This record gives sequence, C-alpha cells and structure tokens, in this order.
Amino acid sequence: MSHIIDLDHVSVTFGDLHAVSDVTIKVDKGDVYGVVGYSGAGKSTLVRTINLLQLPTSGTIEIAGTTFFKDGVAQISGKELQAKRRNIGMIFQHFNLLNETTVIENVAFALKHSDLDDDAIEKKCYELLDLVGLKDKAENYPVQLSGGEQQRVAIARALANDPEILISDEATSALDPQNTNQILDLLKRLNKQLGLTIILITHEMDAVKKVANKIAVMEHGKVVEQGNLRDVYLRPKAELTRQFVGGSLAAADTLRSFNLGELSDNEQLYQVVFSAANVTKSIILELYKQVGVDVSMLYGNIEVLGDEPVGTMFILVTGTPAQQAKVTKLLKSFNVEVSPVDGGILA
Ligand SMILES: Nc1ncnc2c1ncn2[C@@H]1O[C@H](COP(=O)(O)OP(=O)(O)OP(=O)(O)O)[C@@H](O)[C@H]1O
Repeated sequence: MSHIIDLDHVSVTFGDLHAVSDVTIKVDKGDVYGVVGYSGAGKSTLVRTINLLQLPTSGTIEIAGTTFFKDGVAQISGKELQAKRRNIGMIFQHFNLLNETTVIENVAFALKHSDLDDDAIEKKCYELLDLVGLKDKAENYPVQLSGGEQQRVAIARALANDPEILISDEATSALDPQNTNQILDLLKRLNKQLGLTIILITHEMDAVKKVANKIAVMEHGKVVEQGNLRDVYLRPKAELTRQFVGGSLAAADTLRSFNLGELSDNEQLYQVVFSAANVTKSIILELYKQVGVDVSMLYGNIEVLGDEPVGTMFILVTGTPAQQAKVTKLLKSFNVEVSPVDGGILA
C-alpha cells in the first residue's frame, strides 16, 4: 500500500546546522502520527517539508501520490503546489486567528480561493463550526473565546478545504489540561469521523499517548525511535524515549527500590504486557496453578493507550529451567507479550 505521507531520507540544513538529518517517516491514511521531541529537535522544520513550506536539502517527499520533492529539487510548479497544499491543513500553538474579524469570517478566509458562491461558503462555514462544536459562536470575535475555543476555530478553518491531512504543530501547548483534553478528543473524533490523517507534533507524551497510533521520537534532527505507539511506549529503546515514557522510568525506579541484589539461578525476571481488555484471568494465579512456580509481582501499572487499557507487570518467577520455559509458553497462550528482563535492571 502506498503511504499518504512518504518522507524518505529527508535532510534540512541551515548553513552548518543539521536541523533535520536523514529522516524517513511513512504515514498511512487514517494514522494519527505523533512526532515527539524537546524544543529544537527539528520537529517543526521536518513537518514544514511536508507541504514544502520548508524546502529540504535532500531526500524525497511524496504526498498523497504526488512527488513534491526529489533529487534536490521541487517536482511541482508553484501553482500546482498551492492547490496541493489545500489538501494539508495546519494548526499551531498560538491559533493564528485574525482578531479583527469574526469567528465565521476567520473560517471563510480559508475559502476565499474556492469556487463556492457566498451562500455556499456561509453554509460550509456553519457546517465546519458545527463539526467543532462552535456554531453558536459564529458571530463572536476570537478575543471573546477561550483558548480551547480559539483552537477549535483554527481547526474549523484548517478543515475548510476538506484536506486529507491535518498537521498539528504544538496545538495544545498553550492550553490548560482541560482544554488540551477537549482538543485532543476533537482531533481523535475528526480522525475517526472523517478518516483524517493527523501529524501531531508535540513535546507532551501524554498528548501522543491519548490519540496517536504511531510515533517517532526526534533528537538533534534525527528520528531516534519510531513505530507503533504501543511498542515504542511499552518497550522504549532509546534513552530519550525512556525519558518521555514516564511509566517505564517509574518501573525501573520501583524495581531498584526492592534492593533484591543479584538473582539466583532459579529466579527469572519478566516484563509482561497485555491488553487489559482481553486478559481477564489472573496471570499470577494461573502460573502458580498450571506450572507450580512461585511468582512475585514487583511492579504493575495500567495505561490507556488510545482507547485500549494496556497493562505492564514485572514479575519475578522462581522455578527450574523447564518451568521457566512453560511460563513463557503459558503467558503467550493468554495473548500476553512476555520478555525476560536482565536482572541487572535491579542493581
Ligand atoms: N529558518 C531557519 N534558519 C536557521 N535555523 C533554523 C531555521 N528554522 C529552524 N532552525 C533551527 O533548526 C533547529 C530545529 O528547529 P525546529 O523549530 O524544527 O525544532 P522543534 O523541534 O520544532 O522545536 P520547537 O518546538 O522549539 O519549535 C533549531 O536549532 C532551530 O534554531
């Protein structure tokens, strides 16, 4: 299947500065793709290459089947690019609304190049405002709205040309937790309802955890880790990812606090990860009953990733090698992902 966004070995340099270094990201239609990293990691520069607001230095950019950039040069003319850009809506941290015009005029602004007549534009704007829950504020001015409402106006405006892709650049960073949640819920609903593909740039892992299905973690212009949210979140490899994923840090801290020292030959530590919605049996009890091993739970946590409650446990199992092999087999039969963990994590 071809990807709706296909960034292949994309680099952007500003003089000596490698703002984006050799980044490859493939986004499927309907993905909510989180791009996480600290300030200056290159996230904004990277996503600005998607609509060629930023020309790459090298790499290939293909959007919805059209090659935008290849072999160091843009592959489409200015006029064509302008039309293609309408397929990509953008929202920003500071909303970027026109403060001297009303809410509905702000939305209508995005349709000024369209073929629609005035009545059709008005109708469309009301539909868009209805979609984001702001129909009754159409005649208000942006300053009369809360930050969350202003961002919803910006979303309505970004969707005016029925784009397939929405880029959200730190759209919740200036909002309080309640408004942040409302905006994230709205993005998730638009993703499902319209099949909208969303790129979510943020430094907040919580935002990604709530709505994204895939994630890339950026540092110094490079993607240090990427994949399905669940995989990256539950088994972070890069140190930076671990920092973003508080749960795993908490697990490591908790495990160390037991002061267990070195494990003996018949002890093995496991990380088990399971969809809490699917696993209803007590894992520990079943291991005891069916394999006869002694199991201590050292850490347990349930996170909601997207809509799915996902449990993580670290368990210490005491048993013979034959029993340990059965433990792995039994857990897998319960649809539980199990990985042996080096006892060194306890030191
Ligand atoms: N037009 C430009 N000219 C020169 N340097 C730039 C330009 N745009 C960005 N940079 C630099 O590129 C690096 C990456 O910036 P970028 O804004 O992409 O990071 P970011 O991860 O989005 O961080 P933030 O969230 O703070 O915007 C930074 O060091 C920045 O100063």
